[in-house]
This record gives sequence, structure tokens and C-alpha cells, in this order.
Amino acid sequence: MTVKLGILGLGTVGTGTVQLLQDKLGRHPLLQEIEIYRVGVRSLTKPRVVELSSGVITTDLEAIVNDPAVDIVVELMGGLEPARTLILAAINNGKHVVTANKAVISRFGAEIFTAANQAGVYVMLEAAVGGGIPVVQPLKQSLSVNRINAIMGIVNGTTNYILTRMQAEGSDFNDVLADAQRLGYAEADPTADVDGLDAGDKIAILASLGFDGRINREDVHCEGIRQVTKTDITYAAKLGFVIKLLGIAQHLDTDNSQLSVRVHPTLVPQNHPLASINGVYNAILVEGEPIGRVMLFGPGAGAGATASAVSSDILSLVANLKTNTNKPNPLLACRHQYYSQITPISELVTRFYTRFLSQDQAGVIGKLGTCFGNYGVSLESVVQTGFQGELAEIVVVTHDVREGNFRQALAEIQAMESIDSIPSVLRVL
Ligand SMILES: NC(=O)C1=CN([C@@H]2O[C@H](COP(=O)(O)OP(=O)(O)OC[C@H]3O[C@@H](n4cnc5c(N)ncnc54)[C@H](OP(=O)(O)O)[C@@H]3O)[C@@H](O)[C@H]2O)C=CC1
Ligand SMILES: N[C@@H](CC=O)C(=O)O
Ligand code: NA
Repeated sequence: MTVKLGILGLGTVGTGTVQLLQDKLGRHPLLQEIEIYRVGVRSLTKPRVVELSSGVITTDLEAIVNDPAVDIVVELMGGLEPARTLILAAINNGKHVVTANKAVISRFGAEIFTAANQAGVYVMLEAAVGGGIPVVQPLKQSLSVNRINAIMGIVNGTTNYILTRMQAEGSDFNDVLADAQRLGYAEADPTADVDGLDAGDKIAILASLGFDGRINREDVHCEGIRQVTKTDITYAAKLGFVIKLLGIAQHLDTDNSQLSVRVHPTLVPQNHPLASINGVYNAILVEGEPIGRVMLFGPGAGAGATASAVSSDILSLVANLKTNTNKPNPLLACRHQYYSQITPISELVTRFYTRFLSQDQAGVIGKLGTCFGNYGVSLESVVQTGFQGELAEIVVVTHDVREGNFRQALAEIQAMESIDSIPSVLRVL
């Protein structure tokens, strides 16, 4: 008997997955056991690049998740609703689920995994983080005996593609975004990519896998790349950095009582392993004990890469169904019971890069230094870089400082008469 799939969604990832599953030659023999039984879409008239037998494509997605013949529901539609409701219905009907939907998992993971554990089914999500890169299963299995200290990475292909082209070509943000959408990397609404929310969903999921507790998505501090300008990219390069949007989950102290989970554009030293990850590629650096550092690298978005992750999850479930075991596999199931306590961003200790525009007067740099000093902020470098019209441009890099102290100093500096504006504040790795 074949294992029957009900696939919800036939867009970029759905189409890539169907193409992979239909082209079995030279791939794992278990793929022969899979039947694409139903595919749910919004529009029956939209042209499709894959051929499916008549009756397979339907707009009745509820019928798919309620159909007793369907063994595995593969949710590739995106968005919060109706995806969440359909996933829960599939679970309650005893079906295993594969999803690429980080937005749903990061917000409703507790509800979904509790339902899955009660129903004795699995929810697999390799495609939800890092696209084609195997990172979810490695964290759940191959790396799970390590004590994890930090997980940090480039987890959004669209913004990495945009930042890379802005850096290499001096291109305009909006033109590059349009290319990322055309290539199928961006979300249907690219706001989630550009504002760091997609990366926030992904680092929340990685943190829950690595640090063994549920993450309240609202506790994840998220900043996107809208404020990153060509000017900052150029200054960063002169100072020996590249600017990357990083998702970071790390213990802030040695007794592991403080966990920081956040997303923000970051000045990364040019010799750091994440600095050379360009274009749509993603990379996730895991630091654990005793393993040390492991970096997982690969294509973070796009039809084929993401289909690889989706199909590998389907294959794991098919293997499980074929071996007919009724006992839950603890390496596939979710075992979280509690929420992790997340440290507020004001408690983070980090370096900062800041660009000031000031009146061209004597003594401005001295005043900046004094004010920073009053809040315990010590400066690693201060450079008066040039002029923007009548205004002098000053770039400062601090030593490590508690973010709350730094922000207080900035508020005081902002109010100084000689300071026109503070166009950029970026954290430094
Ligand atoms: N694109 C990528 O590179 C990656 C995407 N993902 C995730 O994969 C998922 C799918 O993304 P992607 O393929 O890019 O999205 P698309 O927008 O390309 O495709 C969405 C598909 O779902 C269908 N659909 C959406 N809403 C409904 C609805 N209410 N009722 C019926 N059908 C619906 C659409 O139908 P129709 O075709 O009729 O419009 C379409 O086929 C998302 O969760 C995304 O975050 C994860 C990793 C990478
Ligand atoms: N829009 C996402 C797609 C994959 O998750 C990205 O750009 O990384
Ligand atoms: Na992945």
C-alpha cells in the first residue's frame, strides 16, 4: 500500500516538492511508496507547471485534512490561518504533518505539538528553518547530546540576497527586493523578510530546539534591514566588517540563567565564518559542549532547496509508517513542557556602531566622549569620516556595554544642540 499525501499549497515550495516526488530516478527507493493523492489550492484556473491526474487538485482543503485515506498532510500554503486550523484538524484526525510554515510553528507550536503528542502523530518542520539546509533534524538528533551555548546565523535568504547585492553593486534596496521576489525567495508579503520577522520566527524555533524550552515569540526582539544604508555598508567595510541580518540565541552568562533570543542587522568581523555567507545562502553556527563549533551552510530559500527539506521529512514519516511501530519515537516527537525565560534586550551586553551627524563645531567629539563616559560606555574607535552637506559625520564603535546604559547615553546625546541626528545604530558581533 502506498503512503498517501494531501499537499496544501502548490506555489513555489509545493510545486518544487511535487516535481521532486514525481522525478524518483536516482533518489531514495522509499519514494516509490509515496502517492500524491490530493493537492489543495486557492485557484483552479491558475496555470500550473506540474501535471497531476484529474481530481487530484482541489480547492476543498478541509476535505483533504478530513479524508481518512490521507496519511500525511504536507502544509505548504503559508500564513497563519487557515494553515493553523488545517494542521490541527489533520492532527486530530490522526495524520502526520510536514510543514514549511515557521510563522505558524513559532506562534502556535505549543498548541500544535501538544495536540500531536496527544494524537500520537509527528509534526516535521525541516523546511521551516534554513530552507534546504538540514538544521532542525541535526539539532533534534545528531547534536542533541551537546549542551548548546549559542546558535547564531543568517536565516533569511531574501535579506541576505539584498544586503549582498547592496554591498557588491551599491544597488538600491527596492530593485534588489523585486529580484528576490521574482526568484521565489521572498514571502508573499515581503515585509516579514525585510523587517526581520521571518528570521525572528526561525531563531525562535532554533532556540526552542537548542535550549530545550518553548519560546514565546513575542519575547524575541526583531529589527530588520530597512535602516541599513549604503553609507553604513561602506563605513563598516572600512572598519573591517560586513553587515548581516543575524538571528542569535545565546546564553549570556556562565551559569546559563540568561537566554537572549534576537534578530538584528549586525556588523560581523570580515574574518568571522558568517561574514562570507552571501546571496540567498543561509548558515547556522552552533556552539556546543563538547562538540565546539559546527556550521551548517546551504541554500536558505527557493523551490528545489526547500522541496529537498520537505521531502526528507516526508521520507522519515514514510519510513516510520512502513516499520509499523506504535511506540512514539522520542527523536521525532516534541518533548518541551515549559517556556524559557528570555532576557530583555536592555540587559544585552554588546558592542555598538553608531553614526552621528553634527554641526561642524570644535569640541563635539569631546562632548560625545564625556556623555558616553558618564554612562560607563567606553569607546573603541571614533572617526570623523567626512561631511554630508554642512554636517560633519562621526562614526563611533564602542567596547562591550549594557544596552540599557548605551541607550540612555544616546538619548542624552540626541538632545545636544550640536547633534543634528543619529541616522544609524547597529550592534557589532
Ligand atoms: N519560498 C521559499 O523559498 C520558502 C518558503 N517557505 C515556506 O513555505 C510555505 C509556502 O511558501 P511559498 O511556496 O513560497 O508560497 P506561495 O505563495 O508561492 O504558495 C502558496 C500556495 O498555497 C496556496 N494557498 C495559500 N492560501 C490558501 C488558501 N487560503 N486556500 C487554498 N490555498 C491556499 C496557494 O494557492 P494558489 O496557487 O491557488 O494561489 C499557493 O499554491 C510558507 O510557509 C513559506 O514561509 C519555507 C522555506 C522557503
Ligand atoms: N522568505 C524566506 C524563505 C525561506 O524561509 C527567506 O527569504 O529566507
Ligand atoms: Na532546513
